[in-house]
Amino acid sequence: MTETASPAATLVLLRHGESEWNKANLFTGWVDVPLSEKGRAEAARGGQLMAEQGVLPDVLHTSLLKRAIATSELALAAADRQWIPVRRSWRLNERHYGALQGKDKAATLAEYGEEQFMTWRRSYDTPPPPIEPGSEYSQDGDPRYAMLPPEVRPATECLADVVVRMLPYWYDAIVPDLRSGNTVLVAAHGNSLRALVKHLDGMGDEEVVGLNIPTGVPLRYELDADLRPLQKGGQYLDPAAAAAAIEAVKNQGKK
Ligand SMILES: O=C(O)[C@@H](CO)OP(=O)(O)O
Repeated sequence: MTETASPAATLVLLRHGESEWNKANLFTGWVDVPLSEKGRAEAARGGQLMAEQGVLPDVLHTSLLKRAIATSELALAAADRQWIPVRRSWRLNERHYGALQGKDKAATLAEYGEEQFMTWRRSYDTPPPPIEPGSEYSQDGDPRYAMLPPEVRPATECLADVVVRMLPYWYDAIVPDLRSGNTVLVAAHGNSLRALVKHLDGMGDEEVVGLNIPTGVPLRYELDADLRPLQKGGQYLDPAAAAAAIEAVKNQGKK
């Protein structure tokens, strides 16, 4: 397929802007932390980019976490698209970071060393240790997950687990919107979007280890009739900002 083929659908992926815990360099996962001031500005800038480049979403899908929800609201406000329909799902949540949730990334790197630290952060199939039920940063009793049977409620996840729990939502909720010819905005998280990009781009388990998604820069995928990307990797609406933010994500922990 060449770049000149005409797209059948447009998908826009948006990782939330910087959160308070991104700023503080803490592992976050399912902990529901707000955006930082910088993150709010990134989200609005993302919406401006969409408006300037005529990438106007018809429908929105978000996770259940307020950093993604607030990002989508700020971006859509900047693009004057607050009125579009929205659906939310836990299946778009960030990867559950298990016992690392709430821990300082630099301190974790210093305590466990680079290899273990990067295995927990980026290996495809090694999850961090599970979170202790009832511990400070577990989501026990959180009403937004009350409908989930215990066997699907994660206590930790590796990226392979995220692919498995994210894909049913892709096929059942997002694909029908794309098939209807909509421009679809997905506002989610670093690792849930890594799972989606892996699927879209047909990346191998090794290849995805090196993939990092920047905060707040919309990533547009033009898809063909089979919902395959016309261009592998899609196109960031601000490539220079994306490149700088990707470096920042890569180097987290190494102060
Ligand atoms: O802490 C997290 O939940 C994620 C995203 O911020 O971090 P990482 O990039 O280390 O997987």
